Amino acid sequence: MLLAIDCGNTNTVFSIWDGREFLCTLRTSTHHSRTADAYFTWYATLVKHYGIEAEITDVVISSTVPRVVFNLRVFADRFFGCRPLVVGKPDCLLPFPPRVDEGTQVGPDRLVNTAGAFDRHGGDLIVVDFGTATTFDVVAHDGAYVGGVISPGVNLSLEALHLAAAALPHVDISKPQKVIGTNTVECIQSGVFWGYVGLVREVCERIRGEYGAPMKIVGTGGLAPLFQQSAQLFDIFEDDLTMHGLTVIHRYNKENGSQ
Ligand SMILES: Nc1ncnc2c1ncn2[C@@H]1O[C@H](COP(=O)(O)OP(=O)(O)OP(=O)(O)O)[C@@H](O)[C@H]1O
Ligand SMILES: CC(C)(CO)[C@@H](O)C(=O)NCCC(=O)O
Ligand SMILES: [K+]
Repeated sequence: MLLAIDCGNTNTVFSIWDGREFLCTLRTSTHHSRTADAYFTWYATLVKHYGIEAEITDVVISSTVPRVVFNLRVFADRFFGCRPLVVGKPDCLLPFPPRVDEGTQVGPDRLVNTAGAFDRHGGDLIVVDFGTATTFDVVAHDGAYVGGVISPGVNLSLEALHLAAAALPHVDISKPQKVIGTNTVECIQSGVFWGYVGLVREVCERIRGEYGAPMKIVGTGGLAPLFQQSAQLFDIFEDDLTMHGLTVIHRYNKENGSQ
């Protein structure tokens, strides 16, 4: 079985793929100081709790934080006796290499989202991922990542207001009932919620204009449902796009000889 690991700047997610479905999804915060033994203690406890019997034979990793990869490699080697496939490393083949400026390192999560979205929906897509950053990935007709947009994430914007302005509290995102807030919390929620609705609409409209062919918008990430239920920003919503993309890239490498 395959253990797929998606390491973002905020959270790290492990999912076990049995070839047909994900058996479980485990989430922890991302810390480069977490050791291989600490990962295993956490992982083994949860797998036991859910009653899952999984013989892990393969590990695939996407990490936007380079420093955590070392301990995850040790984890894979020590506990599953395998050498993980790490997206973005030269020995990890991609179904469609990105077409970007020379020397540009595309975030592995964006390459993985591209592969997952193309596998499910074909090309000519905008993938919007609401993570630490809100990213827009343009997936060309042939499935290649050909560029995109990076904006500060929703929670990052809320946190930035709190950190920079003495009188502004930390606020959790939610859909405000109205636009004109009558207290500080409502004012912040309105600014960030409706601001992001506008940001996503404007960016997608401009990408479509520049791209010059019809495109579908795929939304993913923890906050995508909140925006989708109240603003219909996407044509398609996917709750496991990054995990699916990891299985696609893993399968591609198995079939094409790198693993
Ligand atoms: N209604 C909500 N309000 C606040 N946070 C939410 C809500 N729904 C989901 N979340 C948060 O979304 C996060 C999951 O998002 P996701 O995994 O896409 O990105 P992330 O983990 O924040 O970022 P990254 O992948 O860059 O580390 C979780 O931390 C979860 O707490
Ligand atoms: C933009 C983030 C932080 C989103 O997770 C990640 O994809 C990343 O670190 N990217 C590197 C730069 C790029 O993708 O162009
Ligand atoms: K993510």
